[in-house]
Amino acid sequence: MSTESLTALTPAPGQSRALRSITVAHGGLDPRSGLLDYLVRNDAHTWIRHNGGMVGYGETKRFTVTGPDRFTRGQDWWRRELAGAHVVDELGVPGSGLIAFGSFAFSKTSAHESRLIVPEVVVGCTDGRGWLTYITDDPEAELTAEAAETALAAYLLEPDEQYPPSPGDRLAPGVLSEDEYQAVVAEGVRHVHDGELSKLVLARDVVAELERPVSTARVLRELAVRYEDCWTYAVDGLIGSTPEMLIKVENNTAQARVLAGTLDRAGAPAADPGYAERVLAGSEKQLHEHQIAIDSLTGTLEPFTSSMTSHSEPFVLQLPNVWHLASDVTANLTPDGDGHVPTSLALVQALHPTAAVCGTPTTVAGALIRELEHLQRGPYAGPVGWIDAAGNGEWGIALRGAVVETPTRVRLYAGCGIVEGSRPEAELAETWSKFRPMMEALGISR
Ligand SMILES: C=C(O[C@@H]1C=C(C(=O)O)C=C[C@H]1O)C(=O)O
Repeated sequence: MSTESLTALTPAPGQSRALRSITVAHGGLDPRSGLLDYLVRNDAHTWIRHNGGMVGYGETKRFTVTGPDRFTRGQDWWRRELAGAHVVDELGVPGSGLIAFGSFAFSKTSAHESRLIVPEVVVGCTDGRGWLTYITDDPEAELTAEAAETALAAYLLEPDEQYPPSPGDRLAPGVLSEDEYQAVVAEGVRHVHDGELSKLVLARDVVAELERPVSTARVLRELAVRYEDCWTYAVDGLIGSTPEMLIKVENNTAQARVLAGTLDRAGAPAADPGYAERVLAGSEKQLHEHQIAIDSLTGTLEPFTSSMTSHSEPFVLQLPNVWHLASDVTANLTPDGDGHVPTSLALVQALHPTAAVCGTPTTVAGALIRELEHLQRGPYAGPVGWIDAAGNGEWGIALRGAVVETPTRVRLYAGCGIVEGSRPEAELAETWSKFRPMMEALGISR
């Protein structure tokens, strides 16, 4: 079974030159460090989990878009690019062949440009096996293993200097002060209490001001090593390590990891192994918040599926900074009359924004976020990931991350689900626990 035919459209008149690619096996990946050795350039596109995934260099093509139909238009562009493409793929694994890395704005009203970027070179690692893709739109370029290795070598020969944190690096307040954020949360709680909605996610930002240019590659390595159960991402200055999988499509299967319910590990009693289980899984408030998130995801995914499984009870996901209540959902996608299942981007279009990052009902929560938050979320809490020519892909939710605004200014984002009974000071503290992965990777403290 294949994903929805992405090659059904013919190239638009006047369209730029056709994409051509070759994917070959690539030796030399250290089994212990995997792709981490390839994080040497600050502009690398990155998708890493458990040392596997992909690191992309350079840019062969780019598509940018804003507005409510940004996912559909992104997918249409990708379809057109694939229409005239010539692909040699010896691997045939998800992510090999032609691929675009992407990052999408959280909001349909955002001026921030969503983007799909086709890199020139991708080093991949799937189940411990290394591979290499070279993508060009040069009609004359040779599609050989040597050409791919030469293109890769050119990037690796120019690594960026990586600086350790400087003593003068500091964390400055973002758009809202801590007091203002707590006032906003209190306002959100009032709206929930009044019955307008059952859950609202409110976020805030802080700004890392650095003495020397941010060493993105070093930061990503730190994140990938410490947060190996998370998906460490970098697309065009959006960096982070997310624990939440919006949707992953592999052939006819879709998977998601839904989180809601958070407990800070800092200050947790060391000699109490049942603490997280008791506080999170034993809390009506946390279970309620989690159930809202699960219902929203499964309800939206259902029309695309023939069957769906998830555990009846959430599990406690332990990360270095926090514990979360988590649920994994696996679904079999229903093929259309032609035997094609929806692409990963088609499912993103249906699923985003989930209750985990927006609220319930979505439209009420979205309007309140715009009214109360005072923050331009940009790509924060939007989908980040990749799509291949078959429509397979992984789209995480861009959480626990930051935007590199200038070489020395990095904006960090974190938010919390507000429900009836949420306390502003507890939510403020929770944002600090969610900033911690990026703060530690940057080597910056409060
Ligand atoms: C909004 C964020 O996280 C989300 C909110 C959570 C919560 O409120 O418990 C937990 C995980 C995420 O779904 C964030 O990290 O910025």
